[in-house]
Amino acid sequence: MNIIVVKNAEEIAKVAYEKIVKAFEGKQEFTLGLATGGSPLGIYDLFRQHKPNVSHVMTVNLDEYVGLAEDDQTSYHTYMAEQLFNHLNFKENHLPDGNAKDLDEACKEYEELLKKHPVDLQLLGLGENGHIGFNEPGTPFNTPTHIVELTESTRNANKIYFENEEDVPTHAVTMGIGSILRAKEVILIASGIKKAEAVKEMLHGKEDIGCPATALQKHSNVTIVVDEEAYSLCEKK
Ligand SMILES: N[C@@H]1[C@@H](O)[C@H](O)[C@@H](COP(=O)(O)O)O[C@@H]1O
Repeated sequence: MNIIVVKNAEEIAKVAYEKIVKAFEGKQEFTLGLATGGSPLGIYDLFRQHKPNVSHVMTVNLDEYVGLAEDDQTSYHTYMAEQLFNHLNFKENHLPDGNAKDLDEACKEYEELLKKHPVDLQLLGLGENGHIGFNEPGTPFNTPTHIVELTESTRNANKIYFENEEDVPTHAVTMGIGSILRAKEVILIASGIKKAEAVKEMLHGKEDIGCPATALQKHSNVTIVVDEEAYSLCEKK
């Protein structure tokens, strides 16, 4: 794994943004895997500022909550529209359908889409418990897109985005770890002391389903961009 340690979240965004744009610039077509949460906000801000040409770029998002209407203020559909899709002319934008009548069928369809359009570069955040997408600890590394029950830790970390704690959905649809590992290139970003344990485990822990991010250890093209706080437990390894 290629590890880049920078000063703070702003620097992470700059480094990651430049790597992403460089990857799709000049290509005929490109499939870009996107993430939500707090971590990518700086990257999406740079997209809005610089407005790179993305007319050949199709995007696929990692995950979506189950049971929220697409236009719900707290859905990832709304997050992505507000942060990115309303501001740039991508070729196509796709997110998992967390509101489908038949969720299993929707997962299968999303996995088919990913197979038809292999992800060239996947952007990932990192959960405090080491989750990637919404793949919680214990998820086998070969899983396709599937429905997950969110852990207390994840619901707790995400409650800041909801008015009431009870409003945080209990389930989500997520690309599986197997889906994520098929991406040709992965960039994972993590900032702040809250991520330090997970970063240490991801980089130095044994490859184990107890920490989903350790699945990345066997991927051949991964760049981890972290700030000093998130990396702080690694130096004392
Ligand atoms: N489902 C999302 C992930 O896609 C995200 O990468 C991660 C980290 O979130 P944040 O960047 O807000 O710390 O947890 C959330 O639960």
